[in-house]
Amino acid sequence: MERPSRQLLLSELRVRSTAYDVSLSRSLLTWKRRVSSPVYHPFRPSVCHSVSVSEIISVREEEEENSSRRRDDGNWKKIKEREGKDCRQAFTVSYVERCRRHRWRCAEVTFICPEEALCQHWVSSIREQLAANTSRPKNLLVYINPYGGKRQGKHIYEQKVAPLFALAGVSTHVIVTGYANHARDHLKTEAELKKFDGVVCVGGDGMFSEVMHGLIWRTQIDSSVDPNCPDEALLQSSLRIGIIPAGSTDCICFATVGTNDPVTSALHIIVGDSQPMDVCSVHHNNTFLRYSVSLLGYGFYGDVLTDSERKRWMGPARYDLSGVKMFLTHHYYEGTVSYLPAKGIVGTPRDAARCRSGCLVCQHNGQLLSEKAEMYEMDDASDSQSDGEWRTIRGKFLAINAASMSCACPRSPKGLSPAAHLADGTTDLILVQKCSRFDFLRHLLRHTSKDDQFDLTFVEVHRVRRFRFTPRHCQSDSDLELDLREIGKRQIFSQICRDHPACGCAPAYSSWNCDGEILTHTAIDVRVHCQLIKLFARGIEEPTVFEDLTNPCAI
Ligand SMILES: Nc1ncnc2c1ncn2[C@@H]1O[C@H](COP(=O)(O)OP(=O)(O)OP(=O)(O)O)[C@@H](O)[C@H]1O
Repeated sequence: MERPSRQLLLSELRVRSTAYDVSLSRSLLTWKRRVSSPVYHPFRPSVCHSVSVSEIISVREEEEENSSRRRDDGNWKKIKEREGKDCRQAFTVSYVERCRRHRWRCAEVTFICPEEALCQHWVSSIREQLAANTSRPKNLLVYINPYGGKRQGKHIYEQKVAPLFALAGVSTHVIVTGYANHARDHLKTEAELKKFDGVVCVGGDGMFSEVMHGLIWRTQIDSSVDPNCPDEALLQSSLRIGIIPAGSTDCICFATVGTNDPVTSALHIIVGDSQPMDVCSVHHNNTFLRYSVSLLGYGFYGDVLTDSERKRWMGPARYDLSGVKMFLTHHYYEGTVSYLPAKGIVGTPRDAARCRSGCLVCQHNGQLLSEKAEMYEMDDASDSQSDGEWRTIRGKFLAINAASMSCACPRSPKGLSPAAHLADGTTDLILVQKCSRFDFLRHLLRHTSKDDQFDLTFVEVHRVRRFRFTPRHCQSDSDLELDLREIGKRQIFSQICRDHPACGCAPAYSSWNCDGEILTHTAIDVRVHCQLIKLFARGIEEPTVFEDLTNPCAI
C-alpha cells in the first residue's frame, strides 16, 4: 500500500455532536473520533473513516436555513436541527462508498467547523486537490438509446446519473438517439469531439458497440489511417468511453466494472477512471466488417445468435431456448483456422490468475507490444511478417471462439475464457472439435463449475495476436454468395435444412457472432489491436484491495 502523503490540514471538527480529528493529505481525507478520556470509555472502539481524495465526488458549503433532508454518514437528519449552529460553518463532502458485489454509492458526511474562515479554508483546500486531478472529465457527450433493454434508458439517466454529474460539476451534451446507428454516424462525422473529455452511452452492448465503432472510425479518418486495411496500425482515441448499463445485455460493463449498476458506472466516470481495452478488427477480403471486444463465435455461438434473432419477441429467454435447440442439433462445420501465436508475452489461457484492476499482465504485455510496434514501424514491416510463424489447423469444429476478455456475465460468472485479459493485446482462440453430444455437454457445463473447460481432448486453446478462418465449402465467400443468389431454390433448400436438421442435411457453414451481431461473411481475418480504446472503468477490484483502501486506519 502507498505510504500516506504529507498532511495539508488537520483540525478538530464535529460530525453531528461528536468531535473528530479531521485531516487532509494529497491522497486521503481522514476523520477519526476523538477519545477525550479513555478512562471513562475504556471499551469504546476508536472510529476512523478514510476516503481517497481521488474518490471524493464534490465538496460544498452548507447553505443557510437549508431544511432539506440529507444523508450524513449513514443516518438521515435535518440540517436545521444542528443545535443552532450557523450553516456557513459546515461543509459536506460527497464521496464514493463501496457496497457489496462491486457496487459503488454516493455517501455524504457533513463537518461542522468552529468558525466560518476555517470552513472556507477546508472547502477551498479540498477543491484544490480535486482540481489537481486532471483525469476527471469536465465535458461529456452522452448518447441515450431510449429503446434499449426495458426502454428505461432515459429514465435511468435522468433519475440516477444526471444528478450525480451535476453534483460533481460535469457538464453534458445529451443526445437521445432517434434510430439505430444514430450515435455511430454522429460520432463518425458531425460530433465536435474537441469539446469533450469522453463519450458516454446509455444502453446495452449494442449501444456501446455503436459508440466504439464511431469513435475508432473517426479517430482513424482524422489521422489519415485507412481502417479498411487489415495491416494498418490503428490509432488510440484520446476520449474515454463510459457505459451506463440500460440494455438487456450489458456484458462489457460487467466485465470492466464488475456489476451492472448505473450509479456505480456514473461514479467511475466522475472519478475519471481509465481502463484500456483491446479491440479486434474483423476484415473480409481486405474490407472492414466490424470491431469486436468480447466474443467472436462461429458454430455453436453463431448458430445460437442466428436462431435467437428470429425469436426476439420472446425477450432474454430466447437465448436459453436457442441454446438448448442448437445443442440438440449438434452441427459441426469444416474449415481451416490459421493463427499467429502471441510470443514473448506473460500469461496463458490456463492460468489460475484472473484479469483484475491494475492487472500486471496487461501492463507488462501492453508495454511490450507497444515497444515492438515502434520497432516494426522503424523497420517498416508489419507485425504479421515479424511476429513469428503462422500455424494452421484443418478440422470439423462444433465451435470456434475468440474471447478477447473472459466474457464473464451474471449468467456465466467464469466466462468462456476465465483467464483472458482485457488489455494484453491478445485473444484466446478456443477450438472445439467434433465430439459426441455428451462430451460437448461436459465442456459446456464446465463453464459453470470449477473444472477446467479446456482440459478435454477435443478442446484446444491458444493465445493469439491474429487469426484467419476459411470455411471448407466456401473457398471464396463472394463466390458462394453469388451461387446462392443465382440459385434461389438452393438457398431456400439450405434454409429449410438449417431450420429442420431432422432431414439429415447439415448446413455447410455457420455464421460469426461478433459481440452479439451476425457478420455477413464467414471467411474472416481477425487482428488484435492492443489497448486501442479506453473506458471510464478500472477493471474488477479484488475485495482485499478496496478493504485496505477504505479503512487504512485498521492497518
Ligand atoms: N433510437 C433507436 N431506435 C432503434 N434502435 C436503436 C436506437 N438507438 C440505438 N438503437 C440500436 O438498438 C440496438 C440495441 O440497443 P442496446 O444494446 O442499447 O439494447 P439491448 O436491449 O441490450 O440490445 P439487444 O436487444 O441487442 O440485447 C443497438 O444495436 C442500437 O444500434
